Amino acid sequence: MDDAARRRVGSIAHHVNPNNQDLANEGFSRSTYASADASTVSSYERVHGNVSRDAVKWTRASVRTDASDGATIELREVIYEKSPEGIARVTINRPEKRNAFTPRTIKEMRWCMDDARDDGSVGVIVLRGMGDLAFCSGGDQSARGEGGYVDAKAGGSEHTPRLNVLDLQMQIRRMPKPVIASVAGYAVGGGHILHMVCDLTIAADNAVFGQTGPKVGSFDAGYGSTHMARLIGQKKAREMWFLARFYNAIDALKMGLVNTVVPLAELETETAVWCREILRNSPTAIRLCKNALNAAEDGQAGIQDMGGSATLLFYQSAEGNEGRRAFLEGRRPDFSKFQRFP
Ligand SMILES: CC(C)(COP(=O)(O)OP(=O)(O)OC[C@H]1O[C@@H](n2cnc3c(N)ncnc32)[C@H](O)[C@@H]1OP(=O)(O)O)[C@@H](O)C(=O)NCCC(=O)NCCSC(=O)CCC(=O)c1ccccc1C(=O)O
Repeated sequence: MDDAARRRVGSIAHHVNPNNQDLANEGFSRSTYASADASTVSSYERVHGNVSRDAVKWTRASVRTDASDGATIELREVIYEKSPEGIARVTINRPEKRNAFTPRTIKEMRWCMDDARDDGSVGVIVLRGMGDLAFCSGGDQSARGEGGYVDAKAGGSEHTPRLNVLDLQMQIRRMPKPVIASVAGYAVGGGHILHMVCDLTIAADNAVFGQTGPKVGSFDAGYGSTHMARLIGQKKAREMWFLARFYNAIDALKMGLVNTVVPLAELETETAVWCREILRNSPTAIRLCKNALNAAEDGQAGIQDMGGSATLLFYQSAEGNEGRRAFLEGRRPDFSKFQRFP
């Protein structure tokens, strides 16, 4: 492809980054909408291409308690933001600890995720770490007591050792909207698992991935092992856990751990572009696809989640509402006008 053609494709196929020859040479550039012949523009490109690369307009968001006073909860270890275009962003804000999480961090992330789930204006959620050095370095080892993670600063139940990150994993997994991990620097230990349970991972070229558990006396025998094996295969998953090595971004891309790799300076923009593309698409189609992809791994729990989405759709149908109205009107429902599918 000559330079002119590369520029043409680059304007539409934004995953091609001509500035990063290393990535291009690896053959991992993506050209989502590009025609095979760069000189022609398909109708698909014309209609769906040209996604804005403008900076996202973020506003700090707050989370409220369920209590009737609706008081705002103080976020100490997480930053929560929203954009008018429908993106919510959760940032682990402990850069001095390479964004290691405490029980409090996880609690705050869960509050934000809950809010993002319930906010109908939010269509996609970004998870990231503050700064360029780390997405997340897993559980804060200084908050790990003899029996598990505790929050020494808090009282009451916070003294009970726990692994509440498992609840966050499930929350991301069952989130009816896509969650994108935007990874700069280290995504290791429990931080590596967090990016794996996200639906998509966009990695900066300085990203480093790995499981450290076997070196610090920890492991995740749940999604951290089984979902990993689905992503990268049994042999590689065993390698990651048994040897506890670190892998760079290109290795991670080759392994299928991440969706794309971009220069660090492009990470925020590229993440915004992926969000915008998702936001253009049918939220129901995306939700059901996520349900189905999860259900294939999650057994009955996955079917339960997908079943919930199906029921929600059914509630919006005339047939579903005939049942509701008939009950409220004290009459026998008349389902005769609804087609019986063959
Ligand atoms: C991430 C490093 C490789 C970065 O190295 P480097 O850039 O050289 O920085 P450092 O100087 O090491 O770190 C700077 C500063 O941060 C502190 N720090 C870093 N990570 C942690 C951490 N995880 N806990 C506490 N503190 C941390 C570090 O001490 C420095 O502090 P100073 O005061 O400035 O000295 C490197 O930092 C590193 O290897 N970090 C540790 C990675 C790790 O082992 N993480 C824990 C893995 S186990 C885990 O995450 C438990 C949870 C879990 O895995 C799990 C278990 C069961 C079910 C589910 C899960 C789950 O999903 O999480």
